[in-house]
Amino acid sequence: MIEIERLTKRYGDTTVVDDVSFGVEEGTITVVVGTSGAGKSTLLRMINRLVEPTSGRVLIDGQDTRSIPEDDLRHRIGYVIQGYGLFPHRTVAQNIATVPRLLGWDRKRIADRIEELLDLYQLDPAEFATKFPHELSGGQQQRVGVARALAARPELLLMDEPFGALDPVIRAKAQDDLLAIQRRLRATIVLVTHDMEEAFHLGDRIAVMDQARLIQYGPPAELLTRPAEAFVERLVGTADRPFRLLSLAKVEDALEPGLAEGEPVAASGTLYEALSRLMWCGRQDLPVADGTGSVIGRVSITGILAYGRSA
Ligand SMILES: Nc1ncnc2c1ncn2[C@@H]1O[C@H](COP(=O)(O)OP(=O)(O)OP(=O)(O)O)[C@@H](O)[C@H]1O
Repeated sequence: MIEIERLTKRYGDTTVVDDVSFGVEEGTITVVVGTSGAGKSTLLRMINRLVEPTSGRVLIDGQDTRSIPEDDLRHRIGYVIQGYGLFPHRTVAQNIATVPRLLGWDRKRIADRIEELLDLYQLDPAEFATKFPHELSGGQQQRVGVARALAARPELLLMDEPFGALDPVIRAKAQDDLLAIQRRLRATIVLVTHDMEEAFHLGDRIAVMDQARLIQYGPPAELLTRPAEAFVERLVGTADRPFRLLSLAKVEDALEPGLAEGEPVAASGTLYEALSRLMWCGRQDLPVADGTGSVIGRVSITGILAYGRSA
């Protein structure tokens, strides 16, 4: 569990992060989203102390990061930035081995870990381990950057616009790969983006920042159904891709067993219509009826969002 408590950063008279608090559960992804200059990167860098907070604190499993020596902190918290920051004169394997080496892992353990991570990312170790960064595509460099950050099983992975430099198709694939790997390794991630679609796709929870303040923190469904401010509503409104996806999918695609109260929705209707109905009537779930009018299960807001994410 990572606890961010009243973190504040001031440069002179300007407050760039203002009294921000939230908690990150182990094994989840929290996405920090907001407009340019909102203070997202500064917040992230205060978590690993690349930026020293003016006030407030960060606890990792109850331990104040100020009491952890800086080197240890860098090993316990992985960090991925947009340019991937790979060492150009080191091979893929050497790049991934960076932190395990510093930690004094033996050769076999390092070699096994490199192989495991390259396998996870579907980069054939025989082909890729000895390549240099300039021999890789942007998408491959990005994956190696994440593999390197994950190498020593950090307690937390910080990612600052990790997919910012990728074109849309590769970006979508990189997001899916990250989700799959995160679920598999149960990694805890805090990721910064200005892309609301990315936030909805990846976030178990979303932290919305505007002008140095955290204005909402909650699961994606909550941002949709209970936006804290007009700003969140506008921001959510820009994420039309999930809605387009939902208007292509049928209610029966997200059918769940069990009963629900209210007027049934048709199994053949779209998930977009079902979501609108759910939001309109303020329910978490509704019954689903087939063509003959018999109730065959239920559909829920969380089920629809889960479908939207996996689509
Ligand atoms: N070292 C610094 N000295 C003075 N001001 C700074 C410093 N670092 C950041 N700032 C200011 O703090 C504000 C927040 O910057 P930050 O990079 O955290 O925002 P951001 O939300 O990540 O923006 P972007 O999405 O554009 O990267 C900006 O106005 C920036 O100019």
